Order: sequence, then structure tokens, then C-alpha cells
Amino acid sequence: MRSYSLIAPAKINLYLEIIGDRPDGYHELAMILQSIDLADQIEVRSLSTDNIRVHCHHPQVPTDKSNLAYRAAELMATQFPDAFSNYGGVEITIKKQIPVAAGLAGGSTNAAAVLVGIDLLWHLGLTQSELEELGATLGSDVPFCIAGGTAIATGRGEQLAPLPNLAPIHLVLAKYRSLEVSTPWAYKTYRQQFGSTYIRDSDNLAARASAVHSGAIVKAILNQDAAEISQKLHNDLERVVLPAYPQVLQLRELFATQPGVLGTMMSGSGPTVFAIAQSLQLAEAIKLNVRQAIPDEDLELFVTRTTTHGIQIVPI
Ligand SMILES: C[C@@](CO)(OP(=O)(O)O)[C@H](O)COP(=O)(O)OP(=O)(O)OC[C@H]1O[C@@H](n2ccc(N)nc2=O)[C@H](O)[C@@H]1O
Ligand SMILES: Nc1ncnc2c1ncn2[C@@H]1O[C@H](COP(=O)(O)OP(=O)(O)O)[C@@H](O)[C@H]1O
Repeated sequence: MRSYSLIAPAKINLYLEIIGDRPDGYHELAMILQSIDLADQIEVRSLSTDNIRVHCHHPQVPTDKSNLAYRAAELMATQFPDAFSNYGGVEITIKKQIPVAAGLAGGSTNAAAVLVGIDLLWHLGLTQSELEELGATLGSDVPFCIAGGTAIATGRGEQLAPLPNLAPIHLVLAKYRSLEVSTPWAYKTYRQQFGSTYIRDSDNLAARASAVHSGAIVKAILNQDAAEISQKLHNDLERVVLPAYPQVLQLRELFATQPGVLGTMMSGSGPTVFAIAQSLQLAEAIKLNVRQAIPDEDLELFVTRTTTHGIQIVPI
């Protein structure tokens, strides 16, 4: 086969706790990551020439070496030089549905799809854990994007422990198209404002213990209890993003007052805010209400749901 088409789902963070600083400059995390139905479509095709090409029509997505999908192909070429010279270069076409720089792992899931696609194109037969290990060198969220479903992620986000699949939970996502939050900025600002002293400070520790408890949300997931999951959502990065981006705070507050919303939270480093809805019907109603309250065309709204899969190969 000379080409593969893959579905690359986005993720949301049901839980994100910053445990502290790490010597490598990253942050030690405790997260719960969840795949959602909102996805990009990626085509990976063999070329007769030995170069890597990326096509994407989205104006905010680069097609040069700064594209994470390009870097995934380059990594495979470096790691497997014999296969690269046997099978030739790779052409990657990205059909973008996932909002960009949104806290939804758009770039990471594209990179994950390219790793899976090239493994197939070049008949490498890599295991999922080998693919995840390669993915971790591209970005902290890439291993989860390969695995998908529901998982606890620790370390810098690359160490995964799968949780049982959740029955679909209905979601509404809101993101201002022109608003981007830089992930390095969010972590840097958190470090500057709260630092690692935050977790050593006994006053804060008491407040933190009541606010943060990953065990409770894991229990709610094991019980398949959407209402309880919604009550235990948490994201430490909201502490820096919400004060700096009033529009995100406004969305968060608007979602919280909508009938049928079980819980709401910012995903990752933002600026996407998601709401857990009681049903698909209520999710559609929430979307409509928010649209009426904020008629700004810059605001993108999506009704979607949780999914149990990571990268999937589309049969041609
Ligand atoms: C915040 C999260 C939550 O899932 O997602 P997004 O909002 O990006 O989707 C992740 O932690 C982002 O993962 P990812 O986007 O893959 O991050 P990376 O490329 O590895 O790192 C980007 C930058 O974020 C900071 N970073 C990332 C992960 C981590 N554990 N500590 C950090 O301090 C570092 O400044 C790093 O240079
Ligand atoms: N394949 C890609 N898809 C989306 N953005 C990409 C991609 N490759 C590189 N980028 C760049 O990465 C940055 C972060 O985008 P994205 O991965 O969508 O965000 P996030 O990590 O917050 O979910 C953007 O500024 C974008 O230009």
C-alpha cells in the first residue's frame, strides 16, 4: 500500500495538576486525558523522491519543518534510514478540524498519526509502546494521542496508565478562533507565580488538598459516573490563563450557568473551554444558548463527545 488515511482525535484534560518543577525545565504532572470525537484526517503517502512534504489549508498551520507532523516524519527517517531509502519520501495531507493552539493537542495528534502511518507504509511492525516512545521525543502529549481513550498521564505527561473506557459523554467546546494561548507561556507564568514553593508551602498545602484530588475523579471514572466526574474536573493552568484572558473566563462562567451543564473546565493550556452536558439534546441547546449570548463570529462552538480510540486507520 502506498498511502494510508488516518483519523487523529483531539483530547481534553479532565484533570491537570502541576506537582512541581523538574530539573529538565518541564513540570511534573498528574493528568487525566480523554480522547474526543473531534478529529483531523491525515493522509500519509509514499513519494518517489526522498523528501518530506506537508499540505494543510488551515491558515494557522505551518507546512514547513515547524509542523509537528513534518517533525514526526523526519524522526522516522532518521530512526529508520534503510526504510527511508527503500520506500522514499512521504507526503502528508492534513484536513484540519481541530482548532489550532487550543489546548486540544491538535499538533500532537497529527504527529501521532504520522508515526502510525509511516510504520504501516514502511512495514516496520513497531509496537504501540515503541511508537509511544518515539512520540515522547516530539511532545509530551504525543504518546497519549497514539493510545487514546481515557488515561492517567504522569511525568511530563508521557507516562500513561490506561483507565477503563467511558461510555460516551456529551460535550460542548468553545474557542475564540483568533485567541491562542502559548503552552510554554502558561507553564512559565505558573512557575513564576506559584513556583515549586507552592507545593511546599504549608498554608497553600491545606487549601490545595481540598481543591485537588485526582483519586476522586479516577473513582468517578471507574464508576462511569458522568455527574461525579463533572464535579471533580480540575486544571491548575486555569490559575494563570483565566486572569490573563477575560474572554476565556467569560466562557467558563457562561457555561457554568447553562441548564444541563454538569461541569465545565478549560482544556490543557487553553483557551478552549468545555462543558459536560447531561445529554446530546442538552448539548445542542447549550451550544445554541451560548451562540445567542455571544453572537461573535470569532467564537467557534462544537458539540462532540468522548471517544475510546486514539489514532485509527480508515479503510480505503
Ligand atoms: C498543557 C498540555 C496538557 O495536556 O496540553 P496542551 O494545552 O498543549 O494541549 C500539555 O501538558 C502540553 O503538552 P505538549 O503540547 O505536548 O507539550 P510539549 O511540546 O512537550 O512542551 C511544550 C512546552 O510546555 C512546557 N511544559 C510541557 C509539559 C510539561 N510537563 N511541563 C512543561 O513545562 C515546556 O515549556 C515545553 O517547552
Ligand atoms: N500539525 C499541526 N497542527 C496544528 N498546529 C501545529 C501543527 N504543527 C505545528 N503547529 C503549531 O503548533 C502550535 C500549537 O498548536 P496545537 O498543537 O494545535 O496546540 P495545542 O498544543 O495547544 O493543542 C500552533 O502555533 C501551530 O502553528
